[in-house]
Amino acid sequence: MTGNMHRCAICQTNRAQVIRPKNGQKICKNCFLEVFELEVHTTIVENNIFPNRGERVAIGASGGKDSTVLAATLKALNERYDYGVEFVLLSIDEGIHGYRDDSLETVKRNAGQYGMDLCIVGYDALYGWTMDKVVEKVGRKGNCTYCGVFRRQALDRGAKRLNISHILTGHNADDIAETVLMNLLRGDLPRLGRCAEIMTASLTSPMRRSKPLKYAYEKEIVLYAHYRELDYFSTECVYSPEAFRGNARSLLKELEKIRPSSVLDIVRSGEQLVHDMISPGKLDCGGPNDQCEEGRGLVGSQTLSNKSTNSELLPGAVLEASHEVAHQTTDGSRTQTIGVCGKCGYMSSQPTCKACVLVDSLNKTEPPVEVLLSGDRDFY
Ligand SMILES: Nc1ncnc2c1ncn2[C@@H]1O[C@H](COP(=O)(O)OP(=O)(O)OP(=O)(O)O)[C@@H](O)[C@H]1O
Repeated sequence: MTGNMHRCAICQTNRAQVIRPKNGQKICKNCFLEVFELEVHTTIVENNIFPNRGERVAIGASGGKDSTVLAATLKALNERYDYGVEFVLLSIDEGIHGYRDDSLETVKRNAGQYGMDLCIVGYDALYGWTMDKVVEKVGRKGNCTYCGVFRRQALDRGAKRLNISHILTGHNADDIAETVLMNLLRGDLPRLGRCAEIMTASLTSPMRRSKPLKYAYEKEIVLYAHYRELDYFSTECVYSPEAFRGNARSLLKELEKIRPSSVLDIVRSGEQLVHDMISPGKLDCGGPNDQCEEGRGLVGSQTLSNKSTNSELLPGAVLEASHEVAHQTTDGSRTQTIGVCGKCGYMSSQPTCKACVLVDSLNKTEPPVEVLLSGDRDFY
């Protein structure tokens, strides 16, 4: 052991306290905090996340570690580098007793701590259903799909109410690597493409969505929150997470143990795969209910094929409605038309939006039937 073995690799002065998973660098607490923030700033600048000064931008705030670190970091960076934007916390109350009600209390405190306005939008008011009631009705299997579809639209609607067209979420490198793996394992390249993107736009949503923590390791986010003594809520959702995501997560954790850089390597692989795939006609969107509009924002014109990759317990109407989206063109490819949902009036590529189809099924007395649909909570 040499004399400076435990010195910080950056300042060469303080004792090293942190080993960075991305490169094995040993650094001190102060340098860690500095470099963590600087890397988020670099992500923001390189991807031009805030192109318009004076804009109001929503932070999807769940009270959890990721979105709390996102809000804290953005507040610091906005002051330090003068992005000239105003952040508003936007929280969705899914109506999960013993989980979201408690985490919303944290978000309320965060609003005061960061001097940001807070808007809370509830599933109950929007859809007439809380997740507690949904789970009572459909059980635990597939409930994440309802929650994902509802949350995505709820965030859009909340932002619209605030006259905001850009939503930031706290998805981190582990979340994205997990999703890349999951989509890779189920052969879903269009979703793989979308999940690896830092910014997405969609034909069925007027919102831009960005993930400024895309390159931040979950471990470092937790450490940042700890060192900064951030006030966040750390309980997992009381309803079981998607089983397949759990498998992808375990696989990622195993890989990370062997090679800590795996997390970012997988994120980069996802990006590279998409980059290589992007040429007109090359990226085939999945079939029934593929959230293809997300992909279209990515690659412009795409074709729709009818393959589907994931099975969830959902109403048949979802499947039927999705078929109406695609119109055959002369070259055999399919195109999408965008209108508004006949029920709620929100933008939709189908006569009835996914959220309304799900609400309709919940309001009916018969239980949902099994159909093919890729249930995803990834894209809110
Ligand atoms: N109820 C909610 N209200 C507002 N935004 C949300 C909500 N749930 C999730 N999000 C947004 O989506 C991101 C990813 O959510 P996910 O469910 O994967 O939670 P997570 O990885 O535990 O993040 P967090 O630690 O912020 O809860 C969050 O960081 C947040 O920006």
